[in-house]
Amino acid sequence: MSATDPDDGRSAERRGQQLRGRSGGRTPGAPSRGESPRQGGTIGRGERSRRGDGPQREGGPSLGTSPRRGGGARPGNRARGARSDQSRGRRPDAARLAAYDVLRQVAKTDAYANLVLPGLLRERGITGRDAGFVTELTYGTLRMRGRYDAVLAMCTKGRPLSSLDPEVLDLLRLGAHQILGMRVPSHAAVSETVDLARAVVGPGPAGMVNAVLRTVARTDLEEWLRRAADQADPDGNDVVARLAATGSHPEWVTRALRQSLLADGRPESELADLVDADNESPRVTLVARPGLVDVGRLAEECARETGEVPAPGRWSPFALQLTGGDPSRLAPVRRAAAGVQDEGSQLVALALAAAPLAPARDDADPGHPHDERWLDLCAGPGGKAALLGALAHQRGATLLANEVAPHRAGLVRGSVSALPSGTVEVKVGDGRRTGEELPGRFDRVLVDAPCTGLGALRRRPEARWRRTPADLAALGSLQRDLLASALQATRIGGVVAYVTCSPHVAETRVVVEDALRRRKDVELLDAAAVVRDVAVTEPPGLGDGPLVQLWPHAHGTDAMFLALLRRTA
Ligand SMILES: C[S@@+](CC[C@H](N)C(=O)[O-])C[C@H]1O[C@@H](n2cnc3c(N)ncnc32)[C@H](O)[C@@H]1O
Repeated sequence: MSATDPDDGRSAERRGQQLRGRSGGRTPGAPSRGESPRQGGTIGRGERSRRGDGPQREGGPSLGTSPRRGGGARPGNRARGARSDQSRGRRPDAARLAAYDVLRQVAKTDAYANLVLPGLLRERGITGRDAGFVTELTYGTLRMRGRYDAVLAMCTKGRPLSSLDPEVLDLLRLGAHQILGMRVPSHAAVSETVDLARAVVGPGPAGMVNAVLRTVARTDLEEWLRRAADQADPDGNDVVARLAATGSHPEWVTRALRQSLLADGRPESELADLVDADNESPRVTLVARPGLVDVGRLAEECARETGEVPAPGRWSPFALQLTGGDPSRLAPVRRAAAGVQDEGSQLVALALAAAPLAPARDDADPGHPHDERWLDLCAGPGGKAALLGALAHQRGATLLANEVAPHRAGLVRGSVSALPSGTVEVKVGDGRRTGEELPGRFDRVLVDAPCTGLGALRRRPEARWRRTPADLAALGSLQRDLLASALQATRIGGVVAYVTCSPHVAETRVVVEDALRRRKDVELLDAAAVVRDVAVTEPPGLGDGPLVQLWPHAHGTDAMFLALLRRTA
């Protein structure tokens, strides 16, 4: 997860409502809390208001394949579509067109929406409430895709969604999110989406979009969710399958999350809350890097910039929670004295810095230990490296920040640029080799391992649909190799923090258990006790340790995992 992820807190998505089982539980379909940046579906300034328009007349081909596949206006070919559209006197809404273009780019190029969207908004001059609307529409549509596909599949007269043109399917999802997930009146949601469809895929498919969305709009969300749950689990005894369908998570992810909750000693009943939390947009959390900017001073800067005083972090003494505004406009963020960083990410870095070491053999006087050397083995883009570097500087330690991808190493350089030179060295290299290159060299080592990111689904709206169980095998061997290398690079008495932003047991406790089985010279420290020590208030439900698993629904953080391993011989 990028520490400067522009996704943070920008969209305000309606909290997903899930069916917990056939007989109910929480009622799905409660009214939106009003987060939609355009409540009531107000049409943005400068756009022709069509709120009074009724839905389009049903027409065009019945659920046939687009006769003009990908026809009409496209990004880079909009003039043609706009011309044909203007001839009818209806132009597609700029905000919806922007959301559609982001969805297509995400689908076609595997791009991340949170990286594509800000540039596109800038390029098209979309700002303010309209930008908020595009953000909500884009992220919400991506996140809730599974739910909307389940609904849409019931509206296509038996035709599988996989047989539709991808452009048409994205249009249907955009329409479904406006109808079921935002406060856009159904008639406006349908007519605006049909206008967009006419411009980007042509009149034939637009007719089909009209017919399907009108069917969606005839039934409320609560009823759709009940039907989706029953479709996923006709016998009514598979709560996970029901939750996956209604809560818009792939089923394998939902099962894995359940397993992770149980492995962490949490009840299965928390699964619905976890799925809900994954469907929320996280608030923007800032870190005031110690020694570089005082947290109170940063709060003043935020208040000056946004007009609102940010809330202090719940767990990290260096955290602030923003209520709005663009963090990149803050002077301390621009000069890298502060950054955007999830509190879970802050906590694990603080825990590594506070973990108890055993004295080093080469300490002539254990009362005056040597200056420590720290290593961040997988540092890009540098959120944790910057916090560790700041702490290292305060303690007379140095940090080697290693990253295999050169461009990500460049991001690390930016993140640590406010630190006095000599504190952090940034290196491009394969962390799997660091152990043999620099054996026994470091006192504290962070392995923030590449992982599936299933603990950060709030931030990457499309991530859940990209990952597959096959990713676990490839990542698992990399994670094992990196942890082995980290242990080799650690001096006797030194500590390794093994961290993932995934709660999947195959990436967390199983990797740690394997390392402990392989090496008899490693002991597990009580990471829960260390986290309690460094946190401002005790995060609830940490359990007896020694492993720590944070959760979005319980702690408001990413689902960050932490194990602390100490070399004994
Ligand atoms: C989870 S991210 C680290 C996030 C970072 N610690 C932060 O807080 O900003 C994992 C990083 O590991 C890097 N990586 C992947 N394979 C690696 C390897 N063999 N050696 C070093 N870094 C690697 C990835 O490029 C990615 O930047």
